[in-house]
Amino acid sequence: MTTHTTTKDTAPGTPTPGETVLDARGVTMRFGGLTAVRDVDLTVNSGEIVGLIGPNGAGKTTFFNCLTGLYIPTEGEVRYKDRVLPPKSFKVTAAGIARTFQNIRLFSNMTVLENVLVGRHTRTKEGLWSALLRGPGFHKAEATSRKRAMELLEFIGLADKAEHLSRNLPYGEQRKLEIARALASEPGLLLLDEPTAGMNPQETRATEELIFAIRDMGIAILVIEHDMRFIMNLCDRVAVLVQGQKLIEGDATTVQNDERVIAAYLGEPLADDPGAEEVAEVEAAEAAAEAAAADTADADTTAGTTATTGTTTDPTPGKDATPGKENDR
Ligand SMILES: Nc1ncnc2c1ncn2[C@@H]1O[C@H](COP(=O)(O)OP(=O)(O)OP(=O)(O)O)[C@@H](O)[C@H]1O
Repeated sequence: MTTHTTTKDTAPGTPTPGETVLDARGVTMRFGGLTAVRDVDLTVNSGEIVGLIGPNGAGKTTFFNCLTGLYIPTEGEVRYKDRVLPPKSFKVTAAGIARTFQNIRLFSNMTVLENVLVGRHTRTKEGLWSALLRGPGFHKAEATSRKRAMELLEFIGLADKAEHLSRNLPYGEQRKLEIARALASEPGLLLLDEPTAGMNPQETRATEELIFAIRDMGIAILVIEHDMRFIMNLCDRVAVLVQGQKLIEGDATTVQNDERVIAAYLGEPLADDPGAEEVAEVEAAEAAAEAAAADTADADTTAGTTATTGTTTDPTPGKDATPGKENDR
């Protein structure tokens, strides 16, 4: 594999970060009564790797689907390099956005090379008649496509398996092949939906290197991932979705230290969550009840102890008496 870059620093020759490649504004997606994505703004600039994280069901994949034309957002606008994207996935791919999916979607009975060639169809100008008649134009285009596809397989380290059926590849290599197929459409922006799902640590590390190398080719990247270590090491910027809304966006340190993000991952309600007031009331009532019970217990203990008070042990077997220990997670 020709992927040597392992840092966040951009390689020489990479476009200067700054040019906005993706500009999503006010994207909202409703499914009947459920608002899966609510008024989300997000930009990705050239030379950047941006992460999109959030708990299960936060709306990450739905947002991706809005960016790639699989869903037509209920509200909002998505621009790629200043052009409003048409709401059709093949047109979005032709415009310059490629993606991979959470679940592998390869053509399992096709070879590795054929899978990459499928990804090139948006870049070949040869039409149906040319393909059927197999004229000189077709042969030339086919040769160019095969050459490019082999270069991509070389890049991801699968050139020696070009003629293997894709279903016979190990899981980690199938994921790489998906990325090669996405790259075959020559995108300016690559969207990766959980690229390391199900991978072992070595495969995850190799994927990290591969993504840095893709960034160094001049392709901006937006990546969804649950593996926090991977995402924090990889990304220049991270946006956090919670209940369909963007909670915060910033560099890895800012996001990791934000208490709202920690709370969201631990399943605690947001401050402006509609049910927050009710939950706060219940918690206050529980705390008051616990305090009252503790007072009663203290009174009982005081009544029943001698001059050695203060060394009494908790009568519950195995219970740790260290204050606050019970609430540690
Ligand atoms: N086509 C659909 N029709 C109805 N509801 C949907 C549809 N797609 C997604 N949803 C709902 O939208 C919400 C967001 O789902 P989504 O898959 O986007 O979340 P996610 O952040 O990608 O989750 P995960 O990390 O588990 O993949 C969920 O409540 C989901 O059930």
